[in-house]
Amino acid sequence: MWRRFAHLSLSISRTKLQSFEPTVLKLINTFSSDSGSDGVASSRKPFITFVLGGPGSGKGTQCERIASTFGFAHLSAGELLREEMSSHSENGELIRNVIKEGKIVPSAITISLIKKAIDSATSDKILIDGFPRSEENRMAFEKIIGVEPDLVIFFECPEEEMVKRILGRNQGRIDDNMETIRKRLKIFEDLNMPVVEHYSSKGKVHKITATGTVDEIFERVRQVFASLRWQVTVIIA
Ligand SMILES: Nc1ncnc2c1ncn2[C@@H]1O[C@H](COP(=O)(O)OP(=O)(O)OP(=O)(O)O)[C@@H](O)[C@H]1O
Ligand SMILES: O=c1ccn([C@@H]2O[C@H](COP(=O)(O)O)[C@@H](O)[C@H]2O)c(=O)[nH]1
Ligand SMILES: [Mg+2]
Repeated sequence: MWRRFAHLSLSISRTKLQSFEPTVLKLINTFSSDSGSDGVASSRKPFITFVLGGPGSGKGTQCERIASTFGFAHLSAGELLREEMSSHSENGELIRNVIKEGKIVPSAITISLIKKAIDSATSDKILIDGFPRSEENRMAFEKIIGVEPDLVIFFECPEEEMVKRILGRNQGRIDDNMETIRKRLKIFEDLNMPVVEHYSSKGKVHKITATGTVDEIFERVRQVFASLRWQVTVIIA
């Protein structure tokens, strides 16, 4: 599918391209620059979306809806780390301590788990939920994986709502307690937000108001992804 898309996107005139919205233009450029000399994409290149937001803002909940509606593979960095922690691997104890403290696991560990998950994903459309958590994470990802995200979704939610949701989650997470939540909120402001600001300055961020019901929020999210899909369909036709 990606090969065909790249080929057809190149056959569209510049004048027509200018009528597409900026995100779609970036999507087209992403695939165009991945083309071989015959204008056909030479390798598999996933469409990567980073899903960011504070703790409890609803990233995981909305990612499940995006994945089932739009055929994305959902990779939660936190979930990959929790699995690694439970597998009693050599990094298990380190990960447990970092999560308990609400801090950030070293980039090399998280990126290696994300890379494995991307390589074994069954879709070329990937949602990376809850990563990068810092500018250092972001730069390490871009260097090691060699790509930037095509799209960034940022869930904006008031602190009191995030706290209420986490305390009501009841999934036995070692970081779902008031002491760790306070630390996670501070890390979010100090280290996660600069990543959102970085990608905002590059025009990649879609900010979603993350209050209201799950359905109401998904309707806002759906519009972002539906507009991408609609444009792609037009290009292929
Ligand atoms: N719109 C909503 N209204 C009320 N509760 C919600 C809403 N969205 C999600 N929740 C609930 O809030 C809790 C946190 O949601 P979720 O796990 O999706 O957040 P998250 O951003 O992935 O959090 P974390 O960063 O801690 O992993 C869950 O129990 C979820 O069911
Ligand atoms: O890229 C990441 C993602 C997560 N962590 C650590 O895990 C917890 C929980 O993550 P959730 O996304 O909220 O499930 C987070 O507070 C960090 O301690 C990480 O280090 N790096
Ligand atoms: Mg989550």
